[in-house]
Amino acid sequence: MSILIPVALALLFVYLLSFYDTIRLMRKFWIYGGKMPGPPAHPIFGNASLFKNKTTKDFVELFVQLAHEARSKGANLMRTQVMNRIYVWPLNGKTAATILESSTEVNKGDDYAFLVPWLGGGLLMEKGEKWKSHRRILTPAFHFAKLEGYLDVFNSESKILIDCLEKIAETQETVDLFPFFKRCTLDIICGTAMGIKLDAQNVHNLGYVQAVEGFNKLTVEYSLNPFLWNRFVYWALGYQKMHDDFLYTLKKFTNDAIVERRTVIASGEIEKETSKRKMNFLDILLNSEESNELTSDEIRKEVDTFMFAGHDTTSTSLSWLCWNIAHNPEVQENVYKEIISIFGEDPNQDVTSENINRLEYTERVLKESKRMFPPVPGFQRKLTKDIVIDGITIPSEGNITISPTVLHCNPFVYQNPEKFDPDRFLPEECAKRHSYDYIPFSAGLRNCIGQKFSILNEKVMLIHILRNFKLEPKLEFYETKPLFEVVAKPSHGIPVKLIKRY
Ligand code: HEM
Repeated sequence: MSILIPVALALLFVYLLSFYDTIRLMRKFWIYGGKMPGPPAHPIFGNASLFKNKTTKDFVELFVQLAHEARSKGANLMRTQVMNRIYVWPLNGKTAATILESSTEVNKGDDYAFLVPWLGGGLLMEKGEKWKSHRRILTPAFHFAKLEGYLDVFNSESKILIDCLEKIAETQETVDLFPFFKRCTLDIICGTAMGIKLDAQNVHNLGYVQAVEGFNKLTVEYSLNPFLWNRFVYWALGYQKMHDDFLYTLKKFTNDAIVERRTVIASGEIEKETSKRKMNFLDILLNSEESNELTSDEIRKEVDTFMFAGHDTTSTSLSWLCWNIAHNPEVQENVYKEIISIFGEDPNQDVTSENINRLEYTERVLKESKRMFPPVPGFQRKLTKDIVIDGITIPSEGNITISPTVLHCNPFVYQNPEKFDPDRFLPEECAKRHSYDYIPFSAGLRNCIGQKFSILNEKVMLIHILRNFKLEPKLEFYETKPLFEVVAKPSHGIPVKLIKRY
């Protein structure tokens, strides 16, 4: 009994000590935050009450409303606070550019900490000189000539998608396109990143797929629940165990793929092409390792980064695109006409890269869809030193939240921002805006390395879909909403009726 008291006191002391930094930052951000435009904050909980009884489904509306209020008072930025974190939101492209063009403020924000055990050391998370050198090594893997080598995978997986959708079209039932797109892009990223046939489109209960899904869910739960930010609480509630189990599955999958690929290469079965033209990312990276540029562990982290950054984003983008054109039948018909005028009507014909750039109207439709529903609704930088914008000091250790969702609905830039209008992307219209008023792929030094890959992937899937089906929406436009999570998935999916064209 007597030993229990000192042990309990020691545990209490360790627990209280774990809050020291929290209190220091709360104090600091309370002082700075009070001088910034933004909703009134509580000294301890900050703006936590704004989020009470809300889910990520309500956040887009909330942040857009807060931004409108701040802009109407002439502000170019606003702040929100929760406990020991402050988030400063640029409200227009010009203010966003001050951060995105900085060559020193390139560190990722607090909310990324959760991803460190999985992706830490990969391109998305890395900083400083190491990030620069990895970006240099990886950039060639995304050159347009290399992307052509991935078209085979884009086409073959899109055809599997069509087979899956056809079975449902025959029943005339409503189908939620989102999970179908998600499994297809997962198979595509596995094929192109690692040269592996995952086959998630046909086998739905794969351990790896469940771990990807489980880890993504944990990421969101963690960022929304400040109590979980305390490591002790996180462990005590059993989250750490789930976290570790998912991580084990994720890392093992990639490590096994690397070992397998090495064995195949060593056996000489795959001829090493010096041009690297038809290689997958992993082959390109293994090649770099030979020149001692990347270690095995670094390769694992980069491949995992592509897996994480590359599939949910593209499937979400395509989902919203289909939702937009399903609700705008005349746009859908124009896109279809442009597609068949360039690629022909045969639904079994592979898409080639030759004429893909001639899809001018479709290109504008893709852009407008990413304006209205940016697949990545927000991303962050954490400041290393104080910066001053518009005479307002934003303190070091604070987060800058750059939100395409908030920037893309700025009524001072886009008239009637809730209207779907592809002509906003006619060259003369684009010339009227600051280039950072439209940043679905971020901008500046740390922009998305995969954007050309993703756009090509999305176009190939769209061409296959529209050559086979007409899409008819089965919910009102605003009945499915973008979630303000890592990726802006649709709250109620993308329910449509597929009408076969043949
Ligand atoms: C519609 C699809 C996509 C969207 C909207 C998108 C958006 C973004 C955004 C906003 C960032 C900046 C994140 C930040 O600053 O924290 C980013 C970074 C990144 N993206 Fe994408 N992305 C897409 C597809 C892809 C694909 C297909 C890949 C890989 C195959 C990819 C790989 C990456 C990587 C590695 C980074 C980190 C780049 C760096 O920091 O140097 N993304 N993406």
